[in-house]
Amino acid sequence: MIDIRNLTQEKIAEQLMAIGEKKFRAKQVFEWINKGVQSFDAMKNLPKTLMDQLKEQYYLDNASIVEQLESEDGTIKSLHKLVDNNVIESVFMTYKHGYSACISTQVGCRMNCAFCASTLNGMIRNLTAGEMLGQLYEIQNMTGKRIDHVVLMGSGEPLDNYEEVVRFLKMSCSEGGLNLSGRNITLSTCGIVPQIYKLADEKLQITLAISLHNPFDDERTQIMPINKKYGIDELVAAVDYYIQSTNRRVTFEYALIEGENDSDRHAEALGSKLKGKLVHVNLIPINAVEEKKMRPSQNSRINRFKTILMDKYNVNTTIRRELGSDINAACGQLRNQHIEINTIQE
Ligand SMILES: C[S@@+](CC[C@H](N)C(=O)[O-])C[C@H]1O[C@@H](n2cnc3c(N)ncnc32)[C@H](O)[C@@H]1O
Ligand code: SF4
Repeated sequence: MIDIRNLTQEKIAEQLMAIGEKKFRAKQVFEWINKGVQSFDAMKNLPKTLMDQLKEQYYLDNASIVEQLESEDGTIKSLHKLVDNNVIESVFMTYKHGYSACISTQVGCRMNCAFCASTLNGMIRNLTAGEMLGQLYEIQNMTGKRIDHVVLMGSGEPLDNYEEVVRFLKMSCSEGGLNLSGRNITLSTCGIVPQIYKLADEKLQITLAISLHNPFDDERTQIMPINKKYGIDELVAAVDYYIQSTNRRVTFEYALIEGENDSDRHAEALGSKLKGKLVHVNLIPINAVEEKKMRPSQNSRINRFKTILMDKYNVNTTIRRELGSDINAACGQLRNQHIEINTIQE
C-alpha cells in the first residue's frame, strides 16, 4: 500500500492516468487530501469505482492523533501514531495573528544534545514528506483551525532528513496544497553546515533558525556533539552565506541553562559573534527535562543577557513567550512518556 499523502499532484496524475483515469481526477484527489479527509469515501466528487480502486492501492491515515494534552493557554500537544506504530508529537499554538504548528521531522533524533528529550531513545527513522503534512492535516481536523505558521522544531533534526524535508517544504507551499507561505515556515537546525549551504541554494523563502546555545566551541561541544564536526565559526560562515543568498533574517535560538551558558561572559561572546549581522536572537528559558539535570535561568539573568545583546551589541533579541509550560511542551517529552508507559505494560 502507498501513502497517498506523500504524493505530489503530478505523481498522482501519473498513477491515475496509468489506470485509465482522466488527469483532472488527480487535481480533485489532491485537493481532498489537502482538505485533510481521512477516508476515500469522503472524496465526494469521485465516482464510486475510482474510490474503490484508490482504497485498494493507497492509504490516507498516516499520522492519526491518539493522545492529546491541552494547556491552559490553548496550546495542544498531540501524539500521532504512524502506520508502523511509531509515535511522534506535534504542538499547536494560538498566536495573536493566527495558528501555528510545531511538527516532527524524524522519529527520535541521533544528534544527542544534552538537554533534549527527543534524543533519549535515539533515532528510529526519518519521516516522509507525507507524514510531515499528515501532522498538519490531523491538527487542522482536530482543531478546525487553518494553520498558517509552521515550525520544524518537533523531534528530529530536519537537515539530517534533507530530501524529505525539502520535498515537504515545496509540497506545503504548492498551489492546490496547503498553500503556505515559505515566509511562515521556520526550519530549526543544530547546525549541519553542508546542508545549510545546500538549503540556501534552494532559494526557498523560509526562515532558518540555528540552535546555538553556547558561543564557545569547547562548551558547546559538551552539550551539542555536532559541534565537534562543525564548529561555531564554520556555522556562522554558513549562516552568512544563507543570509547573502536569500536576504532572509536568520534566528539564533539560545536556551538559557542556569549556571551553564547564562553569564555576562557568554552574552558578550555571543554579541561579538553576531554583531552587525542580519540576525535575531531568541532567548528561551530551558524546559526542564526529568532525565536531564538542567534548570532554567532566573528571569533577572535572562533580562540581563538580553540587555547586553541589545544595548552593547545592537543585536535584535527577544525572550520567547513560553507556551504550554504546564503540559511539558519540551519536544519529545510526551512521546517518551508514551514509550515508557507502553514498555511498562508490555
Ligand atoms: C527539538 S529541536 C528540533 C529542531 C532541530 N533538531 C534543532 O535542534 O534545532 C527544536 C528546538 O528545541 C530546543 N530544545 C530542545 N530541548 C529543549 C529543552 N529542554 N528546553 C528548551 N529548548 C529545547 C532545541 O535546541 C531547538 O532549538
Ligand atoms: S535539539 Fe534538535 S538536534 Fe539536538 S537532539 Fe534535540 S532534536 Fe536532535
